[in-house]
Amino acid sequence: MSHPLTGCKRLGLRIVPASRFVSTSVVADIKECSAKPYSKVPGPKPIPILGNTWRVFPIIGQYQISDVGRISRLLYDAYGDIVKLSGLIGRPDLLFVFDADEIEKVYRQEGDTPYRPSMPCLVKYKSDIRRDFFGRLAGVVGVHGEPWREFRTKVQKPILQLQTVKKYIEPIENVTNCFIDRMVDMRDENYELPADFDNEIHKWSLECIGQVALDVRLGCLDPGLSHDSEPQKIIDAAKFALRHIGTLELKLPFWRYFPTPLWAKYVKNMDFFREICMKYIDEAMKNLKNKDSMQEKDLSLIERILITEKDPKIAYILALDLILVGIDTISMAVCSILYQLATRPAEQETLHKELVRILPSKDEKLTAAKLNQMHYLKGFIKEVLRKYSTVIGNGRTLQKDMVICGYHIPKGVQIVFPTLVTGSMPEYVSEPHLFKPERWIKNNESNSNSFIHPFASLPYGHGPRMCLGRRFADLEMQVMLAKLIRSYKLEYLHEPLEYKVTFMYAPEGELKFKMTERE
Ligand code: HEM
Repeated sequence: MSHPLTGCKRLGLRIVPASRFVSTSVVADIKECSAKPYSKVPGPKPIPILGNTWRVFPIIGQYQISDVGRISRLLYDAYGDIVKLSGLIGRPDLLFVFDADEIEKVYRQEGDTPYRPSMPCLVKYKSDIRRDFFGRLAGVVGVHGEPWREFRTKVQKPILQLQTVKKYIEPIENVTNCFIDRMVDMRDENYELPADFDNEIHKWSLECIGQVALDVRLGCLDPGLSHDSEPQKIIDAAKFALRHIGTLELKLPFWRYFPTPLWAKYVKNMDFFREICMKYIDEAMKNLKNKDSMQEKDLSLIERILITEKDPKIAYILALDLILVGIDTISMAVCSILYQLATRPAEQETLHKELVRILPSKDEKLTAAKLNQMHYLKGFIKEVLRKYSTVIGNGRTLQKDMVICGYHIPKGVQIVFPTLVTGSMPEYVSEPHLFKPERWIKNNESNSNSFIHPFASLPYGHGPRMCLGRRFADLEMQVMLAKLIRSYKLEYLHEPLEYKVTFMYAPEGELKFKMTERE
């Protein structure tokens, strides 16, 4: 059948120009018809048998997994707004899109069940290896379609509700105060923090998530925690789960065909996680049964879920997902934010002044109203996430054919939104090379000519599948900065660190910050 107005070739007739009377669906059809074929999308050419996977192989390949951030920049410089990486072993093509308008278009057409193509190894673990445990409603991470929507609908309200999040200001402030006391004790004779300070930040973030996802204080901040203690094992397991994804998915994807030693370790690691979550959620259930008052406003996040969902499995699986993706993301974001603060004394002073104004005494307790006034602090966090995007990009698997950047892109292709690159493109962000927390502050006088495309820097993604932990992530980062910078000055007196991708994008090396008490 041909299209009656366009006469489009693909639909069977010759193409005629669109007029202003033509409906938008017809205009879309015309674009579709005049679109260039998928085969013409530019990109590095695959070679026979090894495709493009060889490019991330050791020695012969030109790219390191840790260089993924740099690779996306190189792809943009070499090929432009849209780049295809095809011929990857065991996975669909990757299509990098660097045009923020087109990114917006993809997000806006994603429908009710967006498909984020991350972590096929987790998909295999949940849907195949431990299918008996997970069943149909296997959580949100690595789950798609209706089962994802059903699970997300069950848990989304309590997690994103401001009222629930506000209840956690005090517990997270308490954890953070303990952590800052530990930082003071950890300093050496030069007032510097230890070389493995990033592991200490992981302990703080696990302690925070323990409060949110498991309803317990895990004891991660106890001094003298041994390497084989439960909290340290959880941290190691969380790092392992995320940091081997790049290798499992891009470099050594052979587990798809037979169980490799790395894959066996991955499964063991995930089993450990599951057991930990079940242990603590069972305890939370027992506590809930013993509670006299059941007023909704007094319930914790987990209690809210346990009360509405009689099956504790929903709570086990939610806790697993939150811990799995929540520990390393927030820890690496905090490492990056503290490094930026320590190396930007002028901005740190501005932040300190704001904090002194809002918290006149050092031990003043935080409240939602006080956090709301911390505009510079929030701008600083957003600016770090723009310029040094901790999660370097996001993605969607197309669920229907689309025209992107003038090319016809078939259903099933994996689109990559390289936030790390788009967040610093002069087309979308004014003076992108400058570090300006003020650019995020509404009505700030220095912003008169400033602009930022709303889809250029999206640290938490967008739409119905957006980060489920974002309100807690924001709260944890805000509390950490407010408490630390109100009372201490942070410096970094060593050679500058380079940013690398482990799974997150963060400064690599020893974070030996110098920490001195302020007057
Ligand atoms: C600065 C810290 C963080 C950043 C930058 C971040 C970023 C992201 C991004 C980009 C996504 C994908 C969203 C999309 O597809 O549109 C995501 C998903 C997710 N995040 Fe976060 N995240 C952070 C912290 C956290 C924390 C602390 C938690 C848990 C407490 C968490 C839980 C999740 C979950 C469960 C998903 C999957 C949502 C779904 O697929 O339905 N995140 N995050």
